[in-house]
Parts: sequence; structure tokens; C-alpha cells
Amino acid sequence: MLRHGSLKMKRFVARHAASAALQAGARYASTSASVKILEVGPRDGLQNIKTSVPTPVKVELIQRLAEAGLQAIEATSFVSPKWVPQLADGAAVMGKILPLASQRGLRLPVLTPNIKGLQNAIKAGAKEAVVFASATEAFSKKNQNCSVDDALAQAEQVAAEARKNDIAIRGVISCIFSDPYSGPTDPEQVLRVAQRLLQMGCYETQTKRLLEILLEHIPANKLAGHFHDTYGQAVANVVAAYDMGIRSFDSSVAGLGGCPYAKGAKGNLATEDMVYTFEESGVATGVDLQRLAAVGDWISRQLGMPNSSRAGAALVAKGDSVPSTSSEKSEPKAVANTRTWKEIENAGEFKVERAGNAVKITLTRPHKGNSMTPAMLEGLTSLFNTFAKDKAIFHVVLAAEGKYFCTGMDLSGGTDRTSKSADETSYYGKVRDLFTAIDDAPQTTIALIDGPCFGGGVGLTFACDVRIVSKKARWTLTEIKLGLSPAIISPYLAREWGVAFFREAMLAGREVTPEELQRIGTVHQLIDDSDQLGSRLDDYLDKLDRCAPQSAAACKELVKLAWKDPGGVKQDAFIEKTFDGMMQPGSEGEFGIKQFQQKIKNIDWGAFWDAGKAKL
Ligand SMILES: CC(C)(COP(=O)([O-])OP(=O)([O-])OC[C@H]1O[C@@H](n2cnc3c(N)ncnc32)[C@H](O)[C@@H]1OP(=O)([O-])[O-])[C@@H](O)C(=O)NCCC(=O)NCCSC(=O)C[C@@](C)(O)CC(=O)[O-]
Repeated sequence: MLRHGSLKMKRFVARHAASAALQAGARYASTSASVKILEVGPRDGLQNIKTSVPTPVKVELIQRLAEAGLQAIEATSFVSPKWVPQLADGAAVMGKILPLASQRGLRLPVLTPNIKGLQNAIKAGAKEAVVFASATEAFSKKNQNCSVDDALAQAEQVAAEARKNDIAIRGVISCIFSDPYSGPTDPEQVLRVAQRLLQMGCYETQTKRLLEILLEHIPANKLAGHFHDTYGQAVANVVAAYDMGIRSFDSSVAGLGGCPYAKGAKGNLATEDMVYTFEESGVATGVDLQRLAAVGDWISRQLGMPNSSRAGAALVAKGDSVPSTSSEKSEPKAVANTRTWKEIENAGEFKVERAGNAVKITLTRPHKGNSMTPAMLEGLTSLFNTFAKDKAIFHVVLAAEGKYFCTGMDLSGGTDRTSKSADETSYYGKVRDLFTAIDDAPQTTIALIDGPCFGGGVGLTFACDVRIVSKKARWTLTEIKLGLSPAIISPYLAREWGVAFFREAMLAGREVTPEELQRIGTVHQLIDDSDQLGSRLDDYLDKLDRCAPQSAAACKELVKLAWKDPGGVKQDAFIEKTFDGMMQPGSEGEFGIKQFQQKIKNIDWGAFWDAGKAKL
């Protein structure tokens, strides 16, 4: 299909060179390009990502896209943060990016669904705005909570205000082919809405399909193509639209955003794929494809998501992409700390950060060796219990600041450690509950250890599933030297170290090295350089992102029962229940097997769960 399209386009360019040249002289076309590309990743793409992306990453994305040659980039949206919290920093993004825009003559359209949005956009320095309406009543009601006519009236108000302020306006029509609620769309409706938007002064309207009908009434230079890749037809649609005279297309770097919710669906057409198709067919885009591929790779890593551009991923894999910033040039293998961790809570004795589907808890009581106070125990237990209910959290990392990872139970004078009762109010109850909460976590838990651990601190790292450690890590069960026993933590250590190793280390109260534990397979990565811990963690999390979270929870329970109840009734029952559940409609298993059959590797489990498709 693609090859056919490409050949067809080559012929088209030869026959219609005059039309392409005319297009190049249109309002915003780059001088070197025969087609106009509107990059929608920073707005449409990031809007559809659950986790909010830090402002500096958004700004850097726009900068990198501009460096790759994109002249028109949909920068953000000015919508109520209640609707679209991901883009609540629209003004901040514009503030940072405007100087670059004026230097390079960039177009930065922003979405402004109402007058307030437009006013905020103008205040933020926007020179181009986007309004939208649905071609169908049902979608209009659902999406904008009003009829099509009301939506058009609102768009008209925005357009009039925009004209007064010399702001260019672009009109977007949704559901032009079909509506998820009411079925196929009447083409006359699409035409009516398109004409209304153009009458309002929109310099361009965005459509997909129905071009024949539209072109009978609307000149091609007033239309743009925005195609989704749900059925892998987006590039073919671009080719067909190009053949019909359309010269303006929307796309999103790395295929960000669009419609990730339908099973197996791709989102927006990836800019890299479209640029590849055009350039291979001799149609100039003005975009440096190699540089663009590097941007797609970079943003995918930033977001911890797979790169949905086939051409982009192929160029990166072949090593044909070029670094997209001068700083990256000096470190071509710069994969270190690719995730952006954003602080979401700071409780004083610990803080919590989040990056995609992972959270990281860091103990922040280094002046006291991160020893566990009652407040810290309670706070951590509550966190793990809250995370256990959150299906959007797949991995939990436990890290620590300072010289010691954790020196165990708080031995200071201020803590009452006597166990008058076994409930959660006693110190015993608090320690026990934390270890139970970590052990019961459905997420994959990872201890990131860069210093010595003592007593209960040893237990903390071995209640987790995985350990990534530096050469500074050490474990000492000091209890015996203090006249104590590692009572609460003993089940975890016996399980993870093996009984004989645990017994000797505990009875001797001796220091255990990472090399010893790596030999017995309970330290999973040992890293020479502490500075590399962060990047090794990120790499590991990237791999875990390819693992289904519900499946991970079941795997953990299977291991636990194989330890606690080998050959027993509970183990048998859970094995049967797990096998049965993983084959049911709506399960991760059903989805994963279908993806396999469609030759789709590297399943994006984040998108699967975001979609709320699975009801396990
Ligand atoms: C870690 C070294 C070697 C550092 O040796 P250092 O010379 O004290 O090091 P430092 O100068 O870096 O100082 C660290 C600060 O942290 C404090 N600190 C350090 N650890 C604790 C603690 N646990 N509780 C309260 N405070 C602690 C320590 O007292 C000092 O405070 P400062 O003197 O500056 O005011 C030394 O302080 C030490 O030996 N600490 C005790 C470690 C230990 O034995 N932990 C086991 C606790 S028992 C336990 O966890 C029981 C449990 C939970 O396993 C029971 C069960 O499972 O049922």
C-alpha cells in the first residue's frame, strides 16, 4: 500500500508541480517545503498522557522539533485546567518558547475553545488559535456539552475576538466520518460545519476523508488532513489526500497521543512516518528526518513510552538518527536518567516522586541514618496501602538519601518500643504493618541501595522484590549484638537469603557484602559506580514497563504461596484461579495474546490500563 502510494505520489508531483509551487507560497509554508506539516505532539500528544509532563520537558520538546525543521507546532492549549490538567502550564510554556518562535519564525497555534481561553492565549503571546466543533450532535453533546450550532456560535465568538486582535484562526472538525455514539456522519453536515468555520475567517479547516464532497465546495488549500493510525492506514490516507491536492497535514512526533484507547490502536500519525513517506517520494518537507527521529526517541524515553513511529524507531535502531541538541552530541549514548521524576509528596522523613507508572519513595532522614520513627513507619505503610489500590502504579522504588540506606528501628530515647498491644498503635504493630504492606504490594518493588543497612533496614531491602545496589551497599543484622532478634523481618530474610545463609549471618551479626548476595542470586544488579544507579534504575524500569502489571501481581502471589504453602490447598486454588482469570475476556492475557497474533511486540501496558478496558 505504502509503496504503491509513494509511486503514485512521485507521478503526481511530476504532473502537478505548479500546484505544489502555489502551495509553497501560501501563508505559512516554509520556503523549502512542498507540504505544510503541523506538529501536534506537544498539544494533542501530551494532552492524552495521564501523567503530567514537566514544563521544561514540553519546552525542550518544542525546541527540539524546531531544530529538526518543523515550522508549525501546536504548542499547548488554553482550556480549563479542570478539563485538561496536563496542559495547565500553557502560559508558562508559551513564555519560554516565544523568543525562539520569533527568532525562527515559528508558528505556534494553541487550542482555545472559548473566549476566556483565547484571552489567556493572547495574554500569553499566542498569534494563532484553534477552535473546534463536531460534525455530529451526539459527539458535540458528549464532548462540548452543547449542540453543534451552539458550538459553532461559541467558535464564532472566539473567531470574531481573534480577528479583532489579529490572531489567525484554524478550525477543527471532529467526527467527520463517523461518531462513536451515533454512527456514520452525514457528509452534508461536515460540509456545513466546514463552511461555517471558513466564513468565520478560519484560514484552514482540518478534515479526514470525505474529500471528494468537500473539494466540490471548498478549495484544497483551505483543507488539512489529520489522520489517525488506528488501522495502519494513516500514511495511505495522507498519500490519497495529497493526490487530491491537499498540501497541509497534521502529525505527532513518535505518534504521541491521538486515540490510544481502542485495543491495539495507534494514536496520531507519527510525523517521522509521514516525513519519511514524503521525502522518499521526492516531496520536500523541510524537515531533517534523522534529527526528527532522535526527537521521537528522546521524548519516548522521557515519557517512558514506546516510540510509535516505525520509521523513527528503525532509524534510531540503525543508528541513522542524529542527536537533536548540541549537548547530546557530546554524549551520543546519553541514556542516563532518562525518566523525569516529579515530586508528588514530601512528608519530611521521606518524599515521593513519580515518573510514568513508577513511583519512588526516598527516605530523607539521613542525619539519623534513616532510622525508622513511628511517624515514618505509619507514613510508609499508608503509602504502600494507597498504592496497592492504584492500578496506574506498576512499580514502586525504595531509595534513601545519605550515607546509610536505613539503620533499622529507631533506637533513640524518644521512641516507645514496648509492645503493650499488637495493634497498629504499638511500635511492634507499626513495624509489622509496614513489612506486611511492602510484602503484599501488587506492584513490583525495587530497592535501590547505595549504602549500609542495619537491622530493620536490612529487612526493608529484602521485603522488596528486586535489589539494584552499588558497591557501597552492606547488610548487617546487628540485633544479636544489642540483645535483640530480627523477629519481624526474619520471614523475609529466610525467604530471600535461604535458611542456612540467614542463620549464620544473623547469629554472627556480621556484615554481608553485595558480592556474597549477588552470588546467591538475591542482589540483582551490582553497580561499580554509585552515580550510575539512577540510570540503571531507569533502564530497569523501561524493561518492567513491558511487563503486564496484573500479571506481575499474580506472579508475586504465586511465589509467595510456593514459599508459604507448597503443595497446599491455598497454592492449588490460587494456581487454578490465576490460569482461569488470565484467559478471560477483558484480561491482560486476552489482550497480550491478541497483540502477539497481530505481531505487536512491546505492549504498552500503561495505555491498556489507562483505557480502563480490563475489568479483572
Ligand atoms: C549506623 C551506625 C554504625 C553509624 O555510626 P555513627 O558513628 O553513629 O554514624 P554517624 O556519625 O553518621 O551518625 C548517625 C546518626 O544517626 C543516629 N542513628 C543511627 N542509627 C540509629 C538508629 N537505629 N536509631 C536512632 N538513631 C540512629 C546516630 O545515633 C547518629 O546520631 P547523632 O549521634 O548524630 O545524634 C551506628 O549509629 C549504629 O550502629 N546504629 C544502630 C544500627 C542498628 O543496630 N540497627 C538495628 C536496630 S534494631 C532493629 O532494627 C530491630 C528489628 C526491626 O529488626 C526487629 C525486628 O525485626 O523484629
